[in-house]
Amino acid sequence: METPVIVAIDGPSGTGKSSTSKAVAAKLGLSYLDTGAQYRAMTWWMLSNGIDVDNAAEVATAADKPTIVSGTDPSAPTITVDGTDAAGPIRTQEVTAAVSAVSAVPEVRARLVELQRSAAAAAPNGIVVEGRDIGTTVLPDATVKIFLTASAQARAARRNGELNGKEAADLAATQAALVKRDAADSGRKTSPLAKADDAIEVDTTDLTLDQVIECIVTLIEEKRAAR
Ligand SMILES: Nc1ncnc2c1ncn2[C@@H]1O[C@H](COP(=O)(O)OP(=O)(O)O)[C@@H](O)[C@H]1O
Ligand SMILES: Nc1ccn([C@H]2C[C@H](O)[C@@H](COP(=O)(O)OP(=O)(O)O)O2)c(=O)n1
Repeated sequence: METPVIVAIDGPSGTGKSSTSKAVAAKLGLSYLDTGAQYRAMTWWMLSNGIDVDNAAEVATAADKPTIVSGTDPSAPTITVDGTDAAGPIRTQEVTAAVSAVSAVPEVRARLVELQRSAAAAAPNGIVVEGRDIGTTVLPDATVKIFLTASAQARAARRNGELNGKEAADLAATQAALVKRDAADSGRKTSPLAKADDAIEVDTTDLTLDQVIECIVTLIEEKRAAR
């Protein structure tokens, strides 16, 4: 049997990590894990249980309480917290605004990194794992490491495009919020958002989603053929 292929995809918000990772995993018959969804799930639990998310000691003490389970089928990824479907509630503005503070707490990261490594080890054919520190910390021996980038303008426009006119699309405000979260995620002490030395950087600003998918599939196939 072929050795499972482990693909690490990191990068800031709106660079296309989730859409690309899901499509690449589906094309190649691999599992898929959205680690950002796990940090969001932890944050949602903290907010729902009255934890002060700006109090790192309080967050650290609570970090082992919620049971977070991710389903890794790329065509239907799921996330539950204590058995409740959390896919909707983890995407609210409230969670987005609090997630960087919660994910900076080392006890939170230790707990979730353990879940992420178990998911990778359990994937029968291999897995695509997306996040901020997958290539640097979670899976440093990944077969292929990709670091996605895109201009702040392109990323903000993509995020506003998701709102379908439901909320007033203030591009400048969206961009400011993205840049602020990038700075928090890149500036924290414990495994910050960073490109691994051996990651391949792909700037998606002027590429379509299909072009990015094609590029990453080719990179994976080249690595597979070479080993
Ligand atoms: N190369 C691309 N060109 C245009 N839009 C894209 C591209 N990649 C992703 N998108 C869109 O941008 C939005 C954010 O993508 P997503 O995969 O959620 O990014 P991330 O996981 O990095 O935050 C989605 O609406 C997605 O469809
Ligand atoms: N491996 C990871 C993944 C996400 N995080 C944190 C930092 C991010 O701002 C949040 C949310 O991640 P998510 O990928 O859902 O964010 P976006 O889809 O880009 O909005 O989680 C992290 O610290 N480490």
